[in-house]
Amino acid sequence: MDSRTKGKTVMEVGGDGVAVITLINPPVNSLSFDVLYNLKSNYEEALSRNDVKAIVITGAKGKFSGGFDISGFGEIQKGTRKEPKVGYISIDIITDLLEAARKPSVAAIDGLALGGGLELSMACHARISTPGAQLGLPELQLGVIPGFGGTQRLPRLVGLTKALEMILTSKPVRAEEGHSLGLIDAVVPSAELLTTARRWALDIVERRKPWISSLLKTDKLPPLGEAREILKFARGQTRKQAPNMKHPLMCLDALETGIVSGPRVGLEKEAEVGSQVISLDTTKGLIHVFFSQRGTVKVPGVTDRGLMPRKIKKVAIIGGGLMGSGIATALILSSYPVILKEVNEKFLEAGIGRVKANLQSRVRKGSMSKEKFEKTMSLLKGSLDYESFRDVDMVIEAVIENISLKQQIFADLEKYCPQHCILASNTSTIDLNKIGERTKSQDRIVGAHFFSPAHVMPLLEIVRTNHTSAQVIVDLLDVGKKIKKTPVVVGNCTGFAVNRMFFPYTQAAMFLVERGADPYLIDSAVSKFGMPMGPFRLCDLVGFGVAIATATQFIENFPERTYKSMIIPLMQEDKRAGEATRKGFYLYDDKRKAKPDPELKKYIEKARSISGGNVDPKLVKLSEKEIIEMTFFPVVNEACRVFAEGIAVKAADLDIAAIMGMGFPPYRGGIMFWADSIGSKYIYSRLDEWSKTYGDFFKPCAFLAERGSKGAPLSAPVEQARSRL
Ligand SMILES: CCC[C@H](O)CC(=O)SCCNC(=O)CCNC(=O)[C@H](O)C(C)(C)COP(=O)([O-])OP(=O)([O-])OC[C@H]1O[C@@H](n2cnc3c(N)ncnc32)[C@H](O)[C@@H]1OP(=O)([O-])[O-]
Repeated sequence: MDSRTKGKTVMEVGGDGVAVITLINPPVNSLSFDVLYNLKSNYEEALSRNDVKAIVITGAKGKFSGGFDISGFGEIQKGTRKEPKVGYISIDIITDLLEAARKPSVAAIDGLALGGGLELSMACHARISTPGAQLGLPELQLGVIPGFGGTQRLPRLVGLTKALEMILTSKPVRAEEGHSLGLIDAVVPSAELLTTARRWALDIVERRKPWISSLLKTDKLPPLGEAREILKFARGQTRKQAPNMKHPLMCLDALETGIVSGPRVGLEKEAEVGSQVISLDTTKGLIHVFFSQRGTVKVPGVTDRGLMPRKIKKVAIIGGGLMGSGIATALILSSYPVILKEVNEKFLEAGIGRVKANLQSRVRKGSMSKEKFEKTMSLLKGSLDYESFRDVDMVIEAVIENISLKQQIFADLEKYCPQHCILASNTSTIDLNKIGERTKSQDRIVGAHFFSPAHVMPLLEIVRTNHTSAQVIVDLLDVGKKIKKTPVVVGNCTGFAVNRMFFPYTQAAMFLVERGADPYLIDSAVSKFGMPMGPFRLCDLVGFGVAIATATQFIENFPERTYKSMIIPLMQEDKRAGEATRKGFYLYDDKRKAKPDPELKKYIEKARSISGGNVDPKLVKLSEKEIIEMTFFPVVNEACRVFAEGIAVKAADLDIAAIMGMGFPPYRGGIMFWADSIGSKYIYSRLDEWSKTYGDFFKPCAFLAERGSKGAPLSAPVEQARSRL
């Protein structure tokens, strides 16, 4: 294979007259342009050869195909590759050459058939799969649409409602379900896959099996009126669930065109829309996220040293509160035996009860069987002392944020745990060097910062100090993968990456409110921007106790740029501490529904009189755009500091940290990607202007000032940014 080409296909013609074409492009046999053009040549040859009666398409090494090569979209977006003529692949190759051929094709699907992979198989005249195969059209998740005929063939094979569900949720189905839906013709063991597919293809030639072109099927489609109603409903739901994205609606347009005007016109519409979506900003953001998420496990100087993860056989957790019990849940769900330690029977019982409740909620929702529940719970043992810690491979401390308590715990751990044991802390803000100050085990001390609820939230912030060994990080990355988290490795500082980047977010919101902005308008603008909730609703959810503890850390460590507002402490004095007390920035009913509270004004006015700030008429009338800028540009500013200090190795890691830790909208590509889409010059100029009017809280950092003054991208590595200047 030429080093510049990406993948290929190979064709072997058997004595039975079946040409087997194998897709080869490791690791997932993605359909690069090279693979697709090779496939075309193989088809042309197979169709012209007299010794070929039928064709089987399969994928190398147990995987059919993970779909179109996603990096191809990036090349088109950057202009480094010219997009082929609209419809060339989906119509000229897949439909007119393959599906309309005089010789039948059968797809032999092992492992994955996703996106373009499934679409290619749907153009074949039958599909045989192994039991473990996953079949899906996850394109919308990437900001694109099924563009190799999926919008036309899937509804014709599985019915409109099921096709919409599969496309709109991006969720794959397993082989058995695919079989019962009519997507798969037969499910056979791996060892029989190719022989069955060959036989099936010959049976089609000999008319012992039907020769079906999916595109021409109509039996699964509902009558036109009903189809229109179903699509109308789907549009309504999509508008509600993804208000800031255009591509799902554009995908529905392609689907509807095919149903109303026939599949050929549908294919043309799909090709047109498919080409348009590539240049949407939201698509650029989602594709960036796809690769960035996979890039977080590549840590220079750590994962490139050939270290193998050690086996973690048993884990201990200290503290059975909300975090500790959530972490225990995540671990036992991935089959790790766990010891949960608490200080007394009552707390221990409560901690185990929380884990139980977490699992029971799965049983109630039907996603866990009773047997699995019992088996999973049996992995959890309670303890009141350290005796059972003698054979653990990892401890995760998850007690309250109190430095001296943590220091005592780590000193005890050093005494009781084996020499190789990883000593991790789930602290969200405290400097790990301080936590390990009273030990000689600095090389095995690491941060394992989970986000609440730990068994649900996808991010694991792995915090390394200057002393943490590369082996310990490799081990923790492996645990992260096993418990299905996206790990981001960051350096040690107050608040690490996520909390540090986002501490100005709430503070900016408090500042604006003290100067006259409406808190409910701020929350509404931020939600419309795409965050799961606004800063005030978030404070209520987290609880004011935690909010004050976190703010204290920042006030102590970054006094020059911390905006100190008294709104939360004043409410706390009145026993309003957020959602748990049913009163915070909002009032909460029995169903935890939030309602604005007119009394809030009182606290804001009092806080204003303490800070001595005045109502600013400009800030009273902020537009939604200005609200977003004034709350998020300070976040960008802090993200720049985190990047410049080397707390994050890559800007893309901060993007993933912001998305998975704070719910920053993925279709905006993450905090640094979003900032670069706006431009460093503009962000710098806004912050600079606000800092002159409103003070140092908004002052752009040196890194932002340097890049902003030249309009250089914030996400570029330092050398690259310099070289562009
Ligand atoms: C016009 C076009 C129309 C068409 O309808 C559009 C499409 O098909 S859109 C596509 C629709 N398809 C999808 O949306 C499927 C997207 N892919 C996935 O969901 C998962 O990767 C998969 C489930 C396949 C494997 O999960 P896993 O086992 O946990 O493994 P992993 O996730 O860690 O990935 C391993 C490596 O493979 C790489 N890579 C993977 N797929 C692609 C690709 N298509 N391309 C390129 N690369 C891809 C991935 O980057 C990683 O590389 P690296 O350098 O090692 O970091």
